[in-house]
Amino acid sequence: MNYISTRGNVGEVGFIDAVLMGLADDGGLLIPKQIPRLSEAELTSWSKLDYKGLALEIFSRYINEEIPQDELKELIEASYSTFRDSDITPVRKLNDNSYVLELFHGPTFAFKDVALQFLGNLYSYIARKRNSIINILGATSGDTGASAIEGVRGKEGIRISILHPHQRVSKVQELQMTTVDDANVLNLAVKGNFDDCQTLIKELFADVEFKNKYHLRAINSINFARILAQTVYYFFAYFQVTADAPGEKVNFSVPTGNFGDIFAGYLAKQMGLPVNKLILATNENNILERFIKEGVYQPGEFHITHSPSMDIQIASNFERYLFYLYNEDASQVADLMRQFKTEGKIVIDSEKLKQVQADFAAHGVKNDECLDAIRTTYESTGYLLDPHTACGIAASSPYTGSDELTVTLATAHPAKFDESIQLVNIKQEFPVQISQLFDKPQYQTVVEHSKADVVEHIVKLYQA
Ligand SMILES: Cc1ncc(COP(=O)(O)O)c(C=O)c1O
Ligand SMILES: N[C@@H](CCOP(=O)(O)O)C(=O)O
Repeated sequence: MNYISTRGNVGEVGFIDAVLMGLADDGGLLIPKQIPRLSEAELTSWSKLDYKGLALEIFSRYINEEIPQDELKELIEASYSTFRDSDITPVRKLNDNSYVLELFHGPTFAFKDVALQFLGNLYSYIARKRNSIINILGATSGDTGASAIEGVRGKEGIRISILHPHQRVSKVQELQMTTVDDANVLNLAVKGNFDDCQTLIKELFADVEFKNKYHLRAINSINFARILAQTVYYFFAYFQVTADAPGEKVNFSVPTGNFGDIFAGYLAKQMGLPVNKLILATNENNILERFIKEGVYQPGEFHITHSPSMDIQIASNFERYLFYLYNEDASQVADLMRQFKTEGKIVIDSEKLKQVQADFAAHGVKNDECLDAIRTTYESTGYLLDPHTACGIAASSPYTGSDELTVTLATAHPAKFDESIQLVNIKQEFPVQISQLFDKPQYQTVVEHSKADVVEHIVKLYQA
């Protein structure tokens, strides 16, 4: 499988080069040249596989012989042996036709571990096989950073700098990142919000000379390997909930910020998984909801919400979806992205809007509605939702009364967001891996929202 850019100005590259390139060199995003399509017979045979077996089948379709099958199997084995649940991403029935897909059984209690345990091992593999230098640069609203650090810590030849918005991540997220004192880990707390952090790193990745000079590697979902690893759990969940009704269509409600997780669901659907609606659940930062309902993609006012990891305006992976919406026409995507840069918005016509609405439903969940979903779900089922999953549950509610099957992605463990849980007066017990973080010293450097300051710090790390 080769990879191309959504903007069409990068030659085809293989899987490993696509992983190393991260952001495409023309500023676009890398995507597979052709999405592999599954036959019904393949889908039926996959339904009997366990999580690792499914991951092997799916990854093989995108990696081909670049990583020999036995080595890929070892990578998968190593990546998912760190999960606390033997199903890796178990599905729980909430009530009637409503399920949650628990994605938080990895080391940092968030869905990011599913892809970043794999990507950490993959970078280590590439460093060994290709002798490549791996200097990771990432931006986080809290979960990606913690998970990426955990995915690479202790791995030889890898250095990692993570930018997070100063004092705008939850206490547990901050502790998970900043209590790591390994010499190859740098935490920069940027005075700004997540979009500021993401814009800064995207600028550095887009400067191809700088990127190549310092061997910058991406762990954010601009890296296609992230998306690939996240498609697996859509298949896994689908097979679990349709065990008695094979072939039935399933809705997925996906808490969304950067459009990465939901794009993985879109990809699974394009591969042939019988997905009905992809329900985009967001918070008061509702640019994506407005796009799906009105066809206008334009940042609005920034809000601090009870689901801080989704306090995002500019959704990185949106460009990947635009590519398919515009029938894989890279020059149209490049024009639209230019227009977004100069005019600050993208407007699609009514035909395209119809297509968007056939793929997605959307709901921007207000703060009170989010807390309400946590409270009422807890009262009626005893199940404690984290605030991001609560947005997913709130957005799924128009569907769960029907006889359609609906799966909400549970993207984090509630212990990561106790600030929000306390607002509904629920007392939770922390897993020991989280409670022990509170006794540890923290290591982070607070910096202004300034490219020069960030560059100074990361270059020091990468040259060490
Ligand atoms: C807990 C949690 N849920 C949902 C999301 C949204 O995922 P995505 O950015 O892939 O849309 C994030 C991060 O963005 C997150 O950390
Ligand atoms: N919510 C994310 C934001 C970054 O998203 P990513 O999909 O690009 O990694 C986080 O937790 O950092």
